[in-house]
Amino acid sequence: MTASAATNAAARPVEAPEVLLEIRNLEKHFGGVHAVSNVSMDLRAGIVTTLVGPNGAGKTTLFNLITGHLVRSGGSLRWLGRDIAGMKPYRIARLGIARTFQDLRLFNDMTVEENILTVMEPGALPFSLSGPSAREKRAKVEHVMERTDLIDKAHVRAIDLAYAERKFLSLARIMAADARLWLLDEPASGLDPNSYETFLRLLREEVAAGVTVCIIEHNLDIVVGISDRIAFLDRGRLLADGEPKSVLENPELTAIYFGDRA
Ligand SMILES: Nc1ncnc2c1ncn2[C@@H]1O[C@H](COP(=O)(O)OP(=O)(O)OP(=O)(O)O)[C@@H](O)[C@H]1O
Repeated sequence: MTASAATNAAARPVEAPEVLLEIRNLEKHFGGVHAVSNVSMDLRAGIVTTLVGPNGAGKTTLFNLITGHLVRSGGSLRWLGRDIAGMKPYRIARLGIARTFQDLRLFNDMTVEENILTVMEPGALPFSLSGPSAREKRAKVEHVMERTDLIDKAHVRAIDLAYAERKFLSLARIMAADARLWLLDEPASGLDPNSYETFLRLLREEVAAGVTVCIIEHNLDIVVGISDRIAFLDRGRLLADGEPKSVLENPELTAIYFGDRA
């Protein structure tokens, strides 16, 4: 590189990553309760955003609006520039937005392998590793089981797994879905330290490979460990959206978080 090219490169402003999901003036009312109130924010490629806020702040409702499990009362949701408000959850999932639930929602009587296959061939019964694309499917299921340390449990039913293994199975399912945006509801809660380290490593590798993540999390130690950015919600309103340090060190927000508001 010439000296002038180097100077030009240094002078060029750093471009913000691409906006995957654009949320504007989003509203959800349940009768008189404004569960989500005039929320506007962007989820950008490769960024880990954590939704933080006290109980009832609207975090789960926001996830449900993004995934189409709830219909908005107002505002807009655009995925890669396309309006997705009002779309059915399965269509939104096919566009590349996948989600885990706090209660995991696994198929308890299916094996690990079968649970992963269900996201790869939605609606197809029985779930099987046969058929024309069998080799590819098998390779992908095995890859995902290896990444989540579940390869030795391939034929174990979900209900017979330990708690941390069930959490990793919910991640394995999201990985197999090839989604670009992962919405994770308390993915690390209840994990022992070793499992937590495995989870963090997996998350960082996936983000480095291009996945974008939005997490609901209550444990502030976990929030600090995983967030690039924090969105702080309270009573449906977005009170802050920025660098973890600036949000977590804001005394007004911490007072709200710890139920100590004036
Ligand atoms: N289906 C519903 N019907 C009526 N009210 C609801 C419904 N879902 C949520 N709410 C209300 O909306 C508000 C936001 O709830 P939400 O579950 O989104 O909060 P949250 O931040 O996820 O809370 P938590 O951290 O306790 O899970 C609360 O007042 C809640 O009672």
